[in-house]
Amino acid sequence: MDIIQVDHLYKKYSVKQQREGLIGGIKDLIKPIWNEKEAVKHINFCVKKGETVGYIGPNGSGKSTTIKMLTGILTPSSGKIIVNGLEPYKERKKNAVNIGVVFGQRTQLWWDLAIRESLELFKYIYRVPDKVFRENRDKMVELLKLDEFYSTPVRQLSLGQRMRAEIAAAFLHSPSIVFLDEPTIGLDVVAKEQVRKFLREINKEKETTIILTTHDMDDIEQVCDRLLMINDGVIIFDGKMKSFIDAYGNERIITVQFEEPIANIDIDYGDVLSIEENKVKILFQKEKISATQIVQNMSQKYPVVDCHLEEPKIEFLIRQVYEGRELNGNDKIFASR
Ligand SMILES: Nc1ncnc2c1ncn2[C@@H]1O[C@H](COP(=O)(O)OP(=O)(O)OP(=O)(O)O)[C@@H](O)[C@H]1O
Repeated sequence: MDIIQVDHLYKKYSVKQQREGLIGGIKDLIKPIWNEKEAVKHINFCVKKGETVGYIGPNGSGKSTTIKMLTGILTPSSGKIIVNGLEPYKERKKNAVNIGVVFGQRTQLWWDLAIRESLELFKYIYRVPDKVFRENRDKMVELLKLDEFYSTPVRQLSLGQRMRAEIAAAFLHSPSIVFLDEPTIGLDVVAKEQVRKFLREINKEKETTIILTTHDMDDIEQVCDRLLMINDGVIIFDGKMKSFIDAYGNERIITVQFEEPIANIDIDYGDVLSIEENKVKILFQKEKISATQIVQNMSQKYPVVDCHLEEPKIEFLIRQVYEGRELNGNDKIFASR
């Protein structure tokens, strides 16, 4: 069952042009010039109940705009969204009952209240039945390890503690979908792990649909089964996380270090990613050539002193796709569903 349907979704903003100088400023007041900025350009996708979707893209690509439309904060310029059978921007309050939201940069907790009181208030706002509240609260306290600061006012919490409390608040009313925008930003490794583990567990146990926007690729790799990639307002990849990794599974990166600095190198068996003094980094397909052959080949031209072989990290692969690189003969998974 599709819990989210996005159909030809389009959003443009009107942006006031700023003229230069004092006279320009006065003209802006009297007769402003408006320009249009297309943020999301006719995108389509569906999400099934219980899916964990990583919604990623470079800065300014349209992620937050999409999430704001899905949560009902913004109205699309055209196209349609159905979330849990509702059009979020038309039925914002009803939609809010079914969803949870975490915006990493903003708090939805009350600054002077302890987490205990904030959660009680959420119980009241969302009309969470006593039994459900007790069950959910106890689970959050346990999984997110809230007990050590459960009675502390929010303003006295560290960023990692506050973020765990934000997440507890978002999941408290058993929403069917939770949108998380940069939930691990600024957290240390331990806090990040706690958040990721919690998301995995709650998804498994309650089948909560998770839409996760982040620039941290470890979040995506550890939490999400599906990857939805947007660039310049257009979906450029929609598929299983596994298909994405498999499409690149044959690739390796070798760094070869020479005795002397080299200026340039010409090869036809891979892509030169960088040359830094005496080190060259090459991306190659291991089916076509082995690392040993590359080193042998290079050492015929320049004395080699060291080499290092690695698998490309997902972050690297994603950046390559942003930069317009095609998937290895597997471009069908570029098509949006
Ligand atoms: N309120 C607004 N008025 C005008 N333009 C906007 C507004 N909000 C966003 N934009 C523009 O729309 C485009 C998409 O922005 P959006 O915030 O959706 O990107 P994003 O992918 O979430 O970026 P980031 O990763 O930096 O948060 C950008 O070019 C941005 O400048």
